[in-house]
Amino acid sequence: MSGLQAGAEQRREEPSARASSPSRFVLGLDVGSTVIRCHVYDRTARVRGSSAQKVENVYPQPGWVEIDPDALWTQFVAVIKDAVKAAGVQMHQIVGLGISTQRATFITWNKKTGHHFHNFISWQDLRAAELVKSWNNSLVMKLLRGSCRVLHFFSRSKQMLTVSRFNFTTQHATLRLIWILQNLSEVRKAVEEDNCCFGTIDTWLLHKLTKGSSYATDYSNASTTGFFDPFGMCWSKILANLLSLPLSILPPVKDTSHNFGSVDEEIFGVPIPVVALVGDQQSAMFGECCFQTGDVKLTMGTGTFLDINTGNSPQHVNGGFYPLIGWKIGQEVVCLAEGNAGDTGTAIIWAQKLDLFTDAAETEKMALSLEDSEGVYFVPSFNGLQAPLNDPCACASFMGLKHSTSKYHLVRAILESIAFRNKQLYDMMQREIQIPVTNIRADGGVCNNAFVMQMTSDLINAKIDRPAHFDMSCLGAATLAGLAVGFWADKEELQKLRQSEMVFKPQKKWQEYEMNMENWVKAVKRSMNWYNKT
Ligand SMILES: Nc1ncnc2c1ncn2[C@@H]1O[C@H](COP(=O)(O)OP(=O)(O)O)[C@@H](O)[C@H]1O
Ligand SMILES: O=P(O)(O)OC[C@H](O)CO
Repeated sequence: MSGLQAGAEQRREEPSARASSPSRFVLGLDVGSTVIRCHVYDRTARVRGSSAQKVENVYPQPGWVEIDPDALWTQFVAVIKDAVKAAGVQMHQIVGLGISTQRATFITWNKKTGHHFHNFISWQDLRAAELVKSWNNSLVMKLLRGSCRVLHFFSRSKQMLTVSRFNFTTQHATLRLIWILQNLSEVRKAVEEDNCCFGTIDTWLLHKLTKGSSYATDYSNASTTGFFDPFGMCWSKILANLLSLPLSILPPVKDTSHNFGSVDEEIFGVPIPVVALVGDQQSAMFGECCFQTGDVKLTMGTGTFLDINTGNSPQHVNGGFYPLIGWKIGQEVVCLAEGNAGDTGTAIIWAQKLDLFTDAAETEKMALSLEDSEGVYFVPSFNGLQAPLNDPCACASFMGLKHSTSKYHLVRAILESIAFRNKQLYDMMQREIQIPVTNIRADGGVCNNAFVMQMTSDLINAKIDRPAHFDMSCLGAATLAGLAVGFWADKEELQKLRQSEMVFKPQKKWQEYEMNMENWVKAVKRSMNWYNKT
């Protein structure tokens, strides 16, 4: 979906493909940070019609990232109608809707009126950076960590070990919500009066789709908020007590593939069942058929997300990779460990806005037209640096600029930085998660870029499979929805439908990049702590 400029894009598949189609379809939605898209899938998991619109983030102050909920709702409804139209089918032929969403982006609304109190506060928003720092260094956190260390010593409980190493981040919804409570008296009052609903995008869309009759989230979304205890599979009482937040403002948590309620008939003319809510990374994992322990997926979209299937129990936190629920379907619970980098596509879009190129697809050729970046390094940190460095105060920067530096060097340095971050995350995963890696599958807009894919494969010295269809979050949501309504029988059937487009194999030894990577790490370190006020 690169180069999506204006409001919308619609795609229609070849008529020959439709001729033999069965007459029922499922919809897979992906509400990303950059793009909101909908695909109409048939029983062979082929896309019959699509629609996409660019998400307009709002930046009220440096470091703040919001989304206007009314604008998002209008776009959400529009992409569904446009995709169904593009597929040349009728709404009554849609048997289920699966919605994958960017995670930990939240909103609060008035329980009685349904009106929101503020815009969505994005997972990329840094307004809670100071709160994060002070909470992480607070005496109460030190005491909590210390007592859990002792409890872990005696009990060997993974949960205690995790709490003993717990740190807040700005990506968690927790301290961004505390910021809202400290700064918006209306929300504080509503919480006191038990009149406040908290919701991530999935919950709020469900609320809108069902005109307020359903209020829920799923395990995958809940586990990414920072409020959830993946060991107890419930909202964390420890955190609620610590932050003095009533658990009553959080929605009930349901299975990922499950009947969440039907869309109010007024919206699409028919009551389509909402049968999957899922976090976008977990959805991509499901769409990639990473069903086995050790399966890994690398999503390069707005940010980079590296996830490994850790089986049916959560991993304890080791500092970088955090435990998540992948999905819960009936008795089956699949857990993941995830590491991420906040700026991937954001760096591409920024460079595009500067007119370094007109279409993201050009960047691959630009990078390949040079031998190297001539000692120019880019630090992708518009939203701070995540693990292993964990510095919300780091700045984005170019280092090593020379008179001879051209826009080609800048673009190559940006792409190289994405591959270097992938290597950093992969190494951290191998250090922290003691599970042998089986398959590695890539997706997300930036995986269109063969330069980044090849360099990543070289750096991690492993094969990376790129699927024929990259919009894995949509596919995952659609297949989870399809399982709930019997459109597909089981995961074995889904595995047979998966199509690989290309496998990138290591072509160079990673040592050939060693010096460059060391210089890049040096540039990263020099960009750290830049915005520190103290
Ligand atoms: N060929 C390409 N090379 C580099 N980046 C690309 C390419 N094609 C798309 N992108 C980037 O992919 C990003 C969008 O990825 P996507 O997975 O759709 O995002 P999200 O799901 O986070 O909204 C955009 O930043 C876009 O510039
Ligand atoms: O918007 P994306 O697709 O990069 O995903 C964002 C993540 O879900 C944030 O946790």
